[in-house]
Amino acid sequence: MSAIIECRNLTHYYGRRLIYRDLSFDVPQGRILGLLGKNGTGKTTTINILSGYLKPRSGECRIFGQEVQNLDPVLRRNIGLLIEGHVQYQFMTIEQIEKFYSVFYPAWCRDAYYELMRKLKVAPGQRISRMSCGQRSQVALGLILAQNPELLVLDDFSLGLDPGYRRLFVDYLREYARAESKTVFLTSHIIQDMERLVDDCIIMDYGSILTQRPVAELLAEVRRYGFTVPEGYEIPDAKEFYHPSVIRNRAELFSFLPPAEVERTLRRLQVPYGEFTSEQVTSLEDAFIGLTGKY
Ligand SMILES: Nc1ncnc2c1ncn2[C@@H]1O[C@H](COP(=O)(O)OP(=O)(O)OP(=O)(O)O)[C@@H](O)[C@H]1O
Repeated sequence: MSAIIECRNLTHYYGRRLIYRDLSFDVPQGRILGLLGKNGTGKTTTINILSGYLKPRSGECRIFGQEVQNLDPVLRRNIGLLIEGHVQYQFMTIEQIEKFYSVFYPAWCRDAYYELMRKLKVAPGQRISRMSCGQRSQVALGLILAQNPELLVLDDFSLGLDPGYRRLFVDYLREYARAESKTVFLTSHIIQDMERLVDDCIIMDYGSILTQRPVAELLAEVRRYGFTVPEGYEIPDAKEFYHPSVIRNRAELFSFLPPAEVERTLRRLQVPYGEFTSEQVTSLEDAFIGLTGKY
């Protein structure tokens, strides 16, 4: 599988503030990859680097095999980019904006746009400036689908959409991307949408990538462990344990290690534990919160 996006050792600072160091990842052709991370971990920064709007302090980002800062305009046209639900030219109507955009894209597919607009139940003569925030997001998404690009980069695509439209768009995008073998790189804070949509995920922590793997593999490997400890006991740090917490005498932590190895580590750390339980994590949201913490 060839990689459509290749990022190597991206390091970025705003002024003196380090956002992350040595971020490396690939997005293979035909896969849907979701970038997850808490507020301020650098997801939009990464999208801006991928879009060529922001030059990282160091490292390299290639799309379709070319350095993004010098991407050939013909290749750039093959990227559908949504930056936080933004639609320009809000004075236009639904119909006018479709005509306007169509001139720039040789593979323009107006049916894809109008199919989504029909589902949105808005009249073709409606001005974008008079639409709600969620409706504007749908117009922006419709314009991107009509571009028919090889690669879709969507930052916070669910911004302002109600649960029904989110579901509609997620299902539509998933079918479209699979049928047409599109590559998608996206972010969203709505993890249920991500779980329904993405094949692979990158979970970012402050400063680096915590894990990158297929969602199915992540769910099969992250486990939630529980055990009792004496009240007031603090679990010592171990790199294999994610976010241990103790409420009264009940401890909880998450780990990629299997149960026997977690117990071995607890013994090595001389944790006075009892009533050990282990369970598989069943949702991407639980895995995400388990690995990144609740606050
Ligand atoms: N232009 C900028 N100048 C200075 N600092 C910035 C700038 N843009 C973002 N930051 C800071 O960089 C960090 C990462 O921001 P970024 O927008 O990439 O995060 P994010 O993961 O997309 O967050 P969110 O989930 O809240 O959208 C934040 O702490 C933010 O305050």
